Amino acid sequence: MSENKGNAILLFTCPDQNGIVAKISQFIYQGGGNIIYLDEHVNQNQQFFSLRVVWNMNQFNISAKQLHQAFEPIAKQFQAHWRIEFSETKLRVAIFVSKYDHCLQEILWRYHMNEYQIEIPLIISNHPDLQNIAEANNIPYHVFPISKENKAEQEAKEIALLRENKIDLVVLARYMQVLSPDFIQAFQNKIINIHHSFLPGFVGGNPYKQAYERGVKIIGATSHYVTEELDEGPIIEQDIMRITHKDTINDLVRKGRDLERIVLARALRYKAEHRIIVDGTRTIVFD
Ligand SMILES: Nc1nc2c(c(=O)[nH]1)N[C@@H](CN(C=O)c1ccc(C(=O)N[C@@H](CCC(=O)O)C(=O)O)cc1)CN2
Repeated sequence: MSENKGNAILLFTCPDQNGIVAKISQFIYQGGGNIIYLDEHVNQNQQFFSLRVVWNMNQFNISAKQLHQAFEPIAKQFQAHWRIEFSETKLRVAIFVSKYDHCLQEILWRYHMNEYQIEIPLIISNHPDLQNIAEANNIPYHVFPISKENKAEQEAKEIALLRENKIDLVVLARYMQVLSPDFIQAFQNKIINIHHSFLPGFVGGNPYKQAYERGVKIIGATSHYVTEELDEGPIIEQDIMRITHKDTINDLVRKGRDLERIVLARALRYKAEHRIIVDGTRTIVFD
């Protein structure tokens, strides 16, 4: 009996055709696996099929190490893009912050509540302000002040530190610096951000002032993958709340904090549970 424990999660995309689910289910069934979750989506425009299937590995007769090789022929048959993750493997997450602590505190609280199958080896910031929170949570805190003159040099040090710590995911928890293309390329689809507006409205560093001056009646928050284009990455999660003419900018900032915390917390859960497929400029979130 193999040492397999926990679940395997397959994320699979390919040109749509008959027999995909049957073939994959047969592979899992013949391996002795018990499917506990399966969801699929067909992108009607591009005729692209996407699938998330989860099966329990306890009785599965192919080891985690051999699984990729064993599944490869099926993936090749369907010209698929795919990856297999394991629920027992914790996602290694680095949190980037500036001076606002609300999103950081939310993640740390849920982390200590074991809401996520993650590890947080380090926190990185461009300011020393939140060092006390990191120390209170026994997490190393690294400060890299950023200016136009030193951004490339500082980011190179940050990338080296992230690689040294085998980081799988970078979470920008109100990190108020624009990351360079080199940084984005070093962590393709491995950086998520919380933007404090209902995108595509009010991109940039000061959306609440923009929202107030525009006189909107609804504000929101958006978590998205980070791309070179500011606030343009594929959206993972959004939420909104109604406001009125009585709300000052400070009221919008206060009310918006709650939205930012909950939206980023949900997006991180979707990442940690391997529920997201990036489909061009969009995402498929299997919830
Ligand atoms: N390459 C990207 N980097 C970042 C993104 C992104 O989408 N792509 N999102 C931001 C977060 N953010 C909005 O959500 C944001 C942060 C900062 C700014 C900004 O204009 N910053 C100024 C400096 C401000 C300061 O020093 O306080 C700047 O970088 O020149 C806009 C949007 C995180 N990074």
